[in-house]
Amino acid sequence: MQAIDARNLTKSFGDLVAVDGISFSIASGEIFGLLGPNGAGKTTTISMLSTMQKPTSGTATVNGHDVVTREDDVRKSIGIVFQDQSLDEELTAYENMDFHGRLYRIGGEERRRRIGELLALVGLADRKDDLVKTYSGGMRRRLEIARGLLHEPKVLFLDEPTLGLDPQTRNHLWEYIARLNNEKGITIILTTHYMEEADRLCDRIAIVDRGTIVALDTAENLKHSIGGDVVTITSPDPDKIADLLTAPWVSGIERHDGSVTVRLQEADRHIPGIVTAIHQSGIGINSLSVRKPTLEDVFLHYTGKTIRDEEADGKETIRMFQRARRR
Ligand SMILES: Nc1ncnc2c1ncn2[C@@H]1O[C@H](COP(=O)(O)OP(=O)(O)OP(=O)(O)O)[C@@H](O)[C@H]1O
Repeated sequence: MQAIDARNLTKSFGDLVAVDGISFSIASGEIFGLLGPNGAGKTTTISMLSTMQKPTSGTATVNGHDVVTREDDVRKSIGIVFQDQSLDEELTAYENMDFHGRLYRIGGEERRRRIGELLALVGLADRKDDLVKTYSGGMRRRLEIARGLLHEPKVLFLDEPTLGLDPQTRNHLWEYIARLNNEKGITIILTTHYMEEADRLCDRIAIVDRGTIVALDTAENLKHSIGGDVVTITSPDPDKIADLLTAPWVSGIERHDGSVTVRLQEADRHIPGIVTAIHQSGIGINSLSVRKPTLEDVFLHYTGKTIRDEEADGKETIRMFQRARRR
């Protein structure tokens, strides 16, 4: 069964089309990533799927329930961890979980059992009686994920689950997310700016830009789709180099400020010829590197832009500032 099926899902805010007729399906048990820069429409997409916002047009079902006409059924079958933290800092982890369990009317014995199991799953069992205000960022995020699973949802939405966490904590959290997908078979749909996160965690990735899905496949296939190796040449005159490389084995060329990126099959075979041709034309080369394509290259290929991790970190700084002002 499909866990999620979206057809021409669209959301406009006045003149701005935040999500522009996107369609995709997610199979039960998949980890599915929406990867894109700030403002691409990722959060709006999962807000519609999780019934927090109504689509302007189009349809979607989650666990077989329509997100507009069967809102309550959708809500009962999903867990949500959105970007803004919603834990009570003055309560312990256990108390936060317990409060949430009562809201969902989960009976006493069962509630205690689930809380124990989930806190163990996210590695917080031994800190369950500590106040949340003593927790690190990574621990809070793990607690939020555990809380989102308390009512045993089939689908879990994670909006930027590792935003602003340091690389080590991020790695740790990926392990927990992968584990709960493995052990509990939960379908996970997450949004991210982080290429590595999408690459490491997701079975399939939808690359989102300006409200549309520009590419959707496994990380492997996406990288393969742009063809061969990536050769980056930095030079005082990258435009001239790009004009020079017209051979049929060049599958793509992108010009950037100060460099040119060339995609080609079997780079090892062609590089000597490329270097000779550039030298014979009297063009200087500052550096030349060869590597396999990354998701960054895929994104650049489909959108003409780069996503940088700093974008995400910059956003987290703004959020922290906003949170501090609210207190
Ligand atoms: N409630 C709203 N009212 C008006 N515009 C909105 C609203 N919510 C989102 N937008 C706009 O819709 C576009 C998509 O926003 P969205 O938050 O979905 O993007 P995103 O890919 O999740 O980016 P981010 O990671 O920054 O949240 C942006 O231009 C944003 O400013």
